[in-house]
Amino acid sequence: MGGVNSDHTKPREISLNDRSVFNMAGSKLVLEGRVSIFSFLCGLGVIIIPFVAAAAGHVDWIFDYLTGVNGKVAVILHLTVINGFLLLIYKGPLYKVAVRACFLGFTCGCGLIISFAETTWTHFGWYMCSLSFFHYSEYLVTAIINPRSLSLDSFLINHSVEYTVAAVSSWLEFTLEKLLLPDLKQLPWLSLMGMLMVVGGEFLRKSAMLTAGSNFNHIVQNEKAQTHVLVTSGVYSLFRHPSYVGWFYWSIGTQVILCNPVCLLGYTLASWRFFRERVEEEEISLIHFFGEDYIEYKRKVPTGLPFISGIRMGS
Ligand SMILES: C[S@@+](CC[C@H](N)C(=O)[O-])C[C@H]1O[C@@H](n2cnc3c(N)ncnc32)[C@H](O)[C@@H]1O
Repeated sequence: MGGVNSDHTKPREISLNDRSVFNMAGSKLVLEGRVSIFSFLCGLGVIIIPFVAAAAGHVDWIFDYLTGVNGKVAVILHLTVINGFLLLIYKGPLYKVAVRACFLGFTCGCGLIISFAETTWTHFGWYMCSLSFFHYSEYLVTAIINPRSLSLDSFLINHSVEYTVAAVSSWLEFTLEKLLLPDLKQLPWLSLMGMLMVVGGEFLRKSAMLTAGSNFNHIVQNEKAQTHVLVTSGVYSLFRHPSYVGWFYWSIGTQVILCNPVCLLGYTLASWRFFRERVEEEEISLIHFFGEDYIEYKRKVPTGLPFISGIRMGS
């Protein structure tokens, strides 16, 4: 579900001059982007543990290693050592980027291990991979398309209380129903459908970000930057708000994966309401920025969100 980051007035943690040193002619990924990739991979490295255990002859099926005590200790040790290492090589703001990216990589790695283990938590493993990949890739793609707007908020991890409440509610619902109604959590065809929604939603959102480039900003802009141009090509020729369409189906898909009926309904209603308001708010600015060009675009192209038509002209 979406949310608005409102702390873009915070002091910048790394100056634009620092960034330009590493991003000359815009040809290179900014330093924070590169640090995030390295740290994400360090966290993801947790998937090596079961292979090492198997090579040492400790388990029959490698991914079952983590269900035992030794496996859990090895995973905690991995996280501790990697974090100590990142703390040694990165200081201040860069460490803040590194520790977040590492945690997301670690969650993704644990999700992969759970997905392949012989356990009834398989679909929760899929969910962990989907969630961590989404948040990490938001940061990485922002670093690529619009490094000037890059900040710790670009991970979108804690952008609103509602978002955190929604995430925790879905974990609680999954656990509770798994205990009380275990059969409800074993519907592979439904979880597979959810996974398809997540992959499709993620693909659409990232396609939109890459198409819009520096015109895309996690914070809805109220003042037009000189370089801001109206984007109407690629996925923007299909939908006026492709990144919101992607995020909408992605968030619903996460609850379909988990077979969470209550959160599925809650997420659908809350996301729909959120995007309806967000689209209207954004279109007021877009009409202000681009005038007749946007009105014409609005006439031809739908929002892409079900039963949301955007700002009404004359209202
Ligand atoms: C989070 S992005 C979302 C973009 C779009 N609503 C979508 O779903 O793909 C918000 C920023 O994108 C800008 N924006 C939205 N649609 C745009 C378009 N067609 N061309 C250029 N900028 C756009 C808005 O001005 C806003 O600052």
